[in-house]
Amino acid sequence: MTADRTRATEPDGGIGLYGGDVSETRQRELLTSGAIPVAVYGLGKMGLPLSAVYAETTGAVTGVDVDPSVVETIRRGESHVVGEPGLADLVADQVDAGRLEATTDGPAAAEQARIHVVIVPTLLDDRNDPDLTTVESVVDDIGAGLEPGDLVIAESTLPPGTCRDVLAPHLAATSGLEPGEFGLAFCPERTASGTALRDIRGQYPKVVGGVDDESTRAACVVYGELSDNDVHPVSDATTAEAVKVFEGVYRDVNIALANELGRLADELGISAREAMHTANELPMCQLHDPGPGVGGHCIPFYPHFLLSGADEPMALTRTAREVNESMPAVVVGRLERELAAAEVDDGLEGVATDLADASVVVLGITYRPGVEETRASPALGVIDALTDAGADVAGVDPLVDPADYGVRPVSLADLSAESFDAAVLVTPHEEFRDLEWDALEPMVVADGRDALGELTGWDALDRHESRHRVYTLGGSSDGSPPAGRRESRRSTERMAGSSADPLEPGRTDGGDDV
Ligand SMILES: NC(=O)C1=CN([C@@H]2O[C@H](COP(=O)(O)OP(=O)(O)OC[C@H]3O[C@@H](n4cnc5c(N)ncnc54)[C@H](O)[C@@H]3O)[C@@H](O)[C@H]2O)C=CC1
Ligand SMILES: CC(=O)N[C@@H]1[C@@H](OP(=O)(O)OP(=O)(O)OC[C@H]2O[C@@H](n3ccc(=O)[nH]c3=O)[C@H](O)[C@@H]2O)O[C@H](C(=O)O)[C@@H](O)[C@@H]1O
Repeated sequence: MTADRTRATEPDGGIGLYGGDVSETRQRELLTSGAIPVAVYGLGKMGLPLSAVYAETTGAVTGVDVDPSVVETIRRGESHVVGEPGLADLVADQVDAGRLEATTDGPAAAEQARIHVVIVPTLLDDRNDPDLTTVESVVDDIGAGLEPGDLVIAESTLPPGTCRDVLAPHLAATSGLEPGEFGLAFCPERTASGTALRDIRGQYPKVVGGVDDESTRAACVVYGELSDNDVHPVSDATTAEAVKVFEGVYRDVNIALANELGRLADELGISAREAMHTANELPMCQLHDPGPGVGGHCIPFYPHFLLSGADEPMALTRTAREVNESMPAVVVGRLERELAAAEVDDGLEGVATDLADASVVVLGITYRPGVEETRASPALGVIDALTDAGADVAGVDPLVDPADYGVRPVSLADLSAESFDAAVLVTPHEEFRDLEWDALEPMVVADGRDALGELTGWDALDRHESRHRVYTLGGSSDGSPPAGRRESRRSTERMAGSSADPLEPGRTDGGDDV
């Protein structure tokens, strides 16, 4: 870190942190006293919490969003982001105190600000190449208002090399400034929906990487005030961009490994989840959780930030993507097999034996419980596979309207009024705890997340003795293999009249799978 460099004067109209001749100590004082206006571009699930913490720290934040309804909501001191503890109150306080305001006018905000923070979506185009048009449009707005000494901070996840090769030239071209007159750093969002304020305030070290050393230093000043955790400067912006993308690729590859091992549960007749959780007792083993797929616009997208441009072969990363993208169809394939077996094995009379004749309800459309985001949600793949198989598909989700995703919406309350042949539990929203499973007509339940036990309080025996035929992808963490109903040890012992202890969680009853 550069030692305190004595800087004699403070230019009028607020200072820029980049370069100049104000001491770092004084820069911190000015930053936290509202003397350095900040603009945050993108007020979504990440941008709104981020702008609120910036406001809490600096007292002078203008949030920019292209969605007028988002801006109007924030101007009222309200939050449009659900499921973020503390966010609604923080937004209300900061807006009420005049420390946070919102606008749709990006160029005007850029004129005023001396720190510009970019947190708009970085998506993929239809060829799975990174789509940076949104980021570039914001950077052009910023460039038009950029002044010498300004600092631009990119928090949107970017393909490595983007700050150096795309954003810096854009900023120079639109501002007329030379490199070295303004700062640009990549400071990735290590933030997950549901814990955004905690994460932004310092759950993890904050990575900072500038296009030059002065950019890195200036960004360290900012995050030294914003975060309670360490600030970790890395060699340059490209290294920081790679840190973020590597984190995401690590997750995607490891989720794919968990899915591949989870699929073995059926033929091995075990709970692969139990085996993986047990393997994770070793510190060097961190197997993830199998599931019906990988959603959100982060983990499924980030591998493509490398795959689309790397000259090096990246077979493992590519294959992992293919494994995860195959999971919705795997779940539907397992459901098809369970339907065929339901009547013979479990006497579930009246249940369709073929998907083409089945009515199926998809539980959970968003990609994660409590998060209003459906991009790349596994539920979309499940819906497609069910529809392609000819099933009549309904959907339940407390945060989004299933009709927007091509399925008939059903409310939780109305579920028991219908008779479904099957249910696929994709995303276990908290609201599903209220689901009265015993009030539903007997059906096949495909539990993609091993969530039924948590949602219902059922143990392995309750689940296997329920009126439904339950299939748990990858088996259950309580040790039950994936499929069907088995003679439970407890019921066998009941018949034998013994009073042996009920099956301890996590141990199988050794019964024969059907
Ligand atoms: N969602 C997550 O868990 C995380 C996301 N990120 C990064 O943050 C980015 C944003 O994520 P979210 O906040 O979840 O996205 P989001 O979709 O919830 O919000 C994006 C916001 O940006 C606004 N927007 C779009 N174009 C704009 C423009 N030209 N100018 C100003 N605002 C514009 C949209 O109206 C929307 O309100 C992601 O693409 C990713 O790169 C990083 C860490 C976590
Ligand atoms: C490295 C990492 O875990 N990054 C986090 C991640 O948040 P995000 O909610 O997008 O991802 P997630 O919670 O891992 O879930 C992604 C998807 O993967 C699924 N999933 C997740 C973990 C697992 O073991 N098995 C599995 O199937 C989830 O159900 C979900 O559909 O991506 C965020 C991001 O980078 O945008 C990041 O800030 C978060 O800290």
